[in-house]
Amino acid sequence: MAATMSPFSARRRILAIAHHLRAPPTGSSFALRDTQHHEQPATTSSASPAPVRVCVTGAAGQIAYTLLFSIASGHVFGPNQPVALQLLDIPQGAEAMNGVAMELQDCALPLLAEVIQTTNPLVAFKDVDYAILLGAMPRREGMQRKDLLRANVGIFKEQGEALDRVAKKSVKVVVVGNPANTNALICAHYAPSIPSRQFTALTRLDENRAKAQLASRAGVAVENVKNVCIWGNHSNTQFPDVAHGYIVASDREVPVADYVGDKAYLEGEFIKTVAMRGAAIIAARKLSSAMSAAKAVADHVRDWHQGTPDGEFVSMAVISDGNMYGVPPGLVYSFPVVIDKKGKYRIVPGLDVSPFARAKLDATTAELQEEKREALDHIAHQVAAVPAVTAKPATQGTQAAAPAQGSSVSTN
Ligand SMILES: NC(=O)C1=CN([C@@H]2O[C@H](COP(=O)(O)OP(=O)(O)OC[C@H]3O[C@@H](n4cnc5c(N)ncnc54)[C@H](O)[C@@H]3O)[C@@H](O)[C@H]2O)C=CC1
Ligand SMILES: O=C([O-])CC(=O)C(=O)O
Repeated sequence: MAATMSPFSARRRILAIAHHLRAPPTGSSFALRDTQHHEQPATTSSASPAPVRVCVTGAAGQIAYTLLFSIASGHVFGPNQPVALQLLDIPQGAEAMNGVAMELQDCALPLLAEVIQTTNPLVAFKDVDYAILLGAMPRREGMQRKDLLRANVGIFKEQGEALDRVAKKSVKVVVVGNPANTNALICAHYAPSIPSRQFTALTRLDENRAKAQLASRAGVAVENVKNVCIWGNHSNTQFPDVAHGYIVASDREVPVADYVGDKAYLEGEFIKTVAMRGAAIIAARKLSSAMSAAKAVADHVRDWHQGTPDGEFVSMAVISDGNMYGVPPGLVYSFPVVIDKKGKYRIVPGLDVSPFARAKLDATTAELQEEKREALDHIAHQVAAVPAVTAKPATQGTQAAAPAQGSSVSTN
């Protein structure tokens, strides 16, 4: 497909080629900072680490619009870590994606080393350290997230296959496109050479919503609400759990239940409000949540990269294999996790599960098992209809042909 380059990006490309920079064989790219070349810009210290390579799919969409700035400005990987962004969208989104890339360039962010934009997953996922999979159809008013399964699951099969072929084997994957847990499971299934524990789904937005509701109810700052977690599916059956949570007040840690002092609220309205918040946003905005979703993705990836604060846990949907909470293996299920400074997570062990919590954990398990069955069944019946990944993987060191200035370039 053809993407029009702006005169500015065309000029950058020509400069890049003049400096013998490596360019991807397909896709449009510009180097904002010459990370491949010996000369360093005046603002760069020679001790600067290599850029972390981050693919964001659905790059022309609403979540990406906020998220990309957050990543490129250092909020996720830290103030000294350069970032190379590899943007993917479908051909219909290519022009808008180009506009987003132009805006990223115009932000003049010192940590943004390079931006590649492409409609080919094999280019987008090449050598990435992180893959943030936003690209999917969002739900509209009146839909459940699982209503998107048939529309979206093929995307995650295709992208799992592409990740398997070209991403680093250490890649960390975050699936956001709904139904996120089951899409992450399918993605992992089709990427057998990458450990399944490296595939996660986003439930941090639900955790952030839960903490914000409690902070508002208790009249405290949101950062003083700790260790509230989400179990299970990113859906109405999720279980926002306060049993292990506490509120920091006057240097004391008070259990959430004691501080709030309203069991009926915590077991009723609170859970319902958090679980239904996505639908409430859609009803009000006529679009699904985007700013808060982007913030949650940034929180998820930051903690996975940099570790969780001592004594605190966060919610991540991860492969359930080997968990100690009676959740069957083979699901992507949200658990409380702690993450060390090297980015290794583990499910928090030894938390009490009350009979009330047990029923909630089991209900959300049943829904995930049903989604898994439906997804695999759908793929089995639709294999012929799902576009296969056929292009050859990008080869390092291959140079793109120099486009004529101001002309169109074939991206793939
Ligand atoms: N897990 C969570 O907490 C949340 C999940 N979501 C989900 O995130 C997804 C994205 O949401 P938005 O950015 O608001 O949607 P959007 O519709 O604004 O953007 C989606 C983008 O993905 C692109 N796209 C579609 N198929 C693609 C493919 N195969 N490869 C690459 N790109 C593709 C579209 O062209 C579009 O640019 C939706 O599925 C939504 O339901 C949204 C909020 C929270
Ligand atoms: O509700 C939706 O469809 C988008 C989403 O996942 C959320 O806001 O939690």
